Amino acid sequence: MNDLSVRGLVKSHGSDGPVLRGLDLEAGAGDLVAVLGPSGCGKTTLLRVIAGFLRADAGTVTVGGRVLTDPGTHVPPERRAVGIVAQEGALFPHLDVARNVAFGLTGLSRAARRKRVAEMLELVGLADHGRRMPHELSGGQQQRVSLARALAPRPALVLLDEPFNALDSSLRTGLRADVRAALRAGGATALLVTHDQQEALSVADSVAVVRDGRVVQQDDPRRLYHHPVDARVARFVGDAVVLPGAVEGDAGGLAATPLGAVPLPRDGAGGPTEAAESGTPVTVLLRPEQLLLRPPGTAGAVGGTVEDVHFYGHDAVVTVRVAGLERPVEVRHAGVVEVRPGDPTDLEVIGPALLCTREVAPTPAPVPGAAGIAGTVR
Ligand SMILES: Nc1ncnc2c1ncn2[C@@H]1O[C@H](COP(=O)(O)OP(=O)(O)OP(=O)(O)O)[C@@H](O)[C@H]1O
Repeated sequence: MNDLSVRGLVKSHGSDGPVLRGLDLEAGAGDLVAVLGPSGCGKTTLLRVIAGFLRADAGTVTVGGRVLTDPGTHVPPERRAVGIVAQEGALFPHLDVARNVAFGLTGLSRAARRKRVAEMLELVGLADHGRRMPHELSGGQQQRVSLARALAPRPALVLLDEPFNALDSSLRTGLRADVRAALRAGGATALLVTHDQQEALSVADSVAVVRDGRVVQQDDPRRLYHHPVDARVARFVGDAVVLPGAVEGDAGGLAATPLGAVPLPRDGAGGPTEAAESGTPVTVLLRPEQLLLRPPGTAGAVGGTVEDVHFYGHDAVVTVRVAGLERPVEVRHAGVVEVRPGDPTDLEVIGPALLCTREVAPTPAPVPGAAGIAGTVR
């Protein structure tokens, strides 16, 4: 079983402070785990330590129970059984596709090597491209070949470093799904580094959010989106509506907000509020899709005025001004939008708050040039 376990990893570059500061991460055998974090947070450093190109200052890396890195061990990269797919494929330009894929296949007969190359090219949908040279392939095809090359020697672990970065967005979506399918079929455990939250949420079995050299939350995509551990994670993995509120009632299950009473998360992520006295000021976070437009006068909804409508085809974002909120709130509306700027509308909150914190959030500054999204933090 090729499960990956990273424990307490520390790594500095030169005399600067550590980039990785006690990072823990787990990937079950055969899982695809996305490592998500902003630029410069240490994602590539993590991959390079796991691949063995960098020595850790402290911590352990094990794959399938085999120690690759610990205080007394540094298995060299070529003996780690780790496959790598780099940002731009990094194919050998002077070798054709079949030879690129065959590159790491040592110790096999010629016939066995040819068979494995054919299997891998079939797996990535390029069965008849073996004789092409890398420069004769599109960017997406080059990434497929790179994946085939990484999977060919049956690695225990595949590391993918922002492999879709250089591709345009329509190609990325299709390729992501294909890469995920190929990884599943290949059975390897995989780590995918990305700073694209949609990519992480859509392809991974679990997502590890890296901040300040540590994993601050690792969860399956739905749990991460709906139960982030704190407001920064909430905002990093999606849009959030931020509302001022006050705990309502002594049981602490509701917060009074300008959008009405919002049920609060009870435990774990979101923070228990049972101990908070009625009236305690809090900040409540919701996802924009928890707000629904309702006809004026709807029972249980609050009234507002449409400020702007941004149409995106598959949905529209409607900004609504509500009494008691300094800035309009953003509502993501699927289907036909019938309201126009200036129309009265009601708003209803669906489901419990994503998070409730006792910090009173500063009102976010308006983003220059971004029409009408104030009150919502991206
Ligand atoms: N070889 C190096 N020598 C010195 N500093 C380095 C080296 N490699 C990376 N760093 C620094 O370590 C920090 C983390 O870099 P890293 O490339 O791991 O981040 P990242 O999360 O992968 O970023 P990006 O998403 O932009 O690729 C950065 O501040 C970077 O400048």
